[in-house]
Formats: sequence, structure tokens, C-alpha cells
Amino acid sequence: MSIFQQLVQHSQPHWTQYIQHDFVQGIATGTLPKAAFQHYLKQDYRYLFQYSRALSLGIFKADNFAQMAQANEAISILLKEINVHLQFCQQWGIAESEVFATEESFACIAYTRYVLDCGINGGLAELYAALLPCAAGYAEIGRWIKNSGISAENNPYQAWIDAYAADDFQAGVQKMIYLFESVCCQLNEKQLQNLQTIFTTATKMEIAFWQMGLDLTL
Ligand SMILES: Cc1ncc(C[n+]2csc(CCO)c2C)c(N)n1
Repeated sequence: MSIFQQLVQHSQPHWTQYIQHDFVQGIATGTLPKAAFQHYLKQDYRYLFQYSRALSLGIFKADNFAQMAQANEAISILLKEINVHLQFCQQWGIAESEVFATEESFACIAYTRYVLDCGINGGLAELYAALLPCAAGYAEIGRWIKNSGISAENNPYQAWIDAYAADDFQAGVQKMIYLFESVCCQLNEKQLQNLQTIFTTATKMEIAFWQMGLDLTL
């Protein structure tokens, strides 16, 4: 079993709670209240800004140009994701200025600053262990919604589902997982345990992020 698979397995039951959260079920069936999705969308815009800063640490901390290029590719994927957000906002009449002016929720602050802290204080393995629940989790969510076939016709969230189920997105995440595996090969048992703590914590923060969306909290 790969290190990534082990991290997922040992982060249970949180991983499954993250992937199958009520918010995700609501997206899949199209029944999620629009207010919850819009609240999430604005917070996620703030989230993605901080996440790009964390990904940039992947460039800063790279040991070679190949790792640098991979981090750069991950940033390009993220820039596409921001466009999906802005298109949704446009569609639902949320002005870009409103998105920019959104106050950051505690769930967003806690999660993003935790990831940044892992990256600033740790090495590449710690950084990617903190970044991966986000990328790999959404890839898994995109896959299961697509494969389950439960998405209703005229699902208002179809563009969101399609973005994460898309082949190029799935391939990008797979590359991030390979990069992570390659920076983990020299680690000792204590360092691996630390990666598990980071991975599980970030997974729990994903659950808190969905819940913030459902509860409309700041
Ligand atoms: C709270 C939250 N968690 C995960 C993602 C998904 N995501 C964020 S950046 C990125 C691309 C990785 O290069 C992906 C898949 C999100 N949007 N919001």
C-alpha cells in the first residue's frame, strides 16, 4: 500500500465523513440550499487564495526543477478552479467585489493557516501532507458523484461536479500524489507519524469547512 493510501486509511472515520458529508450529498443530488453553496463559494474563494500561497511554498522549497515545475502545474490547476467559482458567482448575481470583500470565516482561517504553518515549518513532505486532503479529497468526491449517477438532470451544481470529475483535474491530482510519494521515501517512523497527524488534521478541517457552508457561519 502506498504512503498516501495508508494516510487515507488511518485518517478514518474522518476521511469518509469528509467525502460523504451532507454538503457533498446535497451537491450530488442538487438539493443543497443555494444560500449554503453561495456562502461556501465565497469562503472558498478566500481559501483558494491562501492555498495558492501554500502551493507556492512547494516552489520555494523544491529541491530541483522537476519538483518546481510540478508545484507550478498545481497552481495552474488552481487558477482554473477560481474561474469556475467566478462563473458561478456571475450566474447567481454575486458581484466579484462582494466575493473579494467577503470576511474570512474561522473555519477558513484555521484550515489555511494550519496548512501554511505545516509548509513553512516543515519540508516538502509535511507541506504536501497538509495540501493533499484538499486535492485528493475533491478528486474522490468528483469521481464518486460521477460514477454513482445520482446527480439529477438540471442539477444546479453540475459545473462544480464536472470540474472535479474532469480527466485533466484527476490527472493533476495523481501527479501531486506521486510527487508526495517521492518526497516521502527517505522518512523515518517518527516523521511518518507526524505526516499522519497533519493529514488527519487537514481532513478534519475539510469537514469543518463543509459544516461552515451548511451552517452559514463565519
Ligand atoms: C475547502 C476546499 N478544499 C479543497 C478544495 C479543492 N481544491 C482546492 S485547490 C485544488 C487544486 C490543487 O492544486 C483543489 C482541488 C477546495 N476548493 N476547497
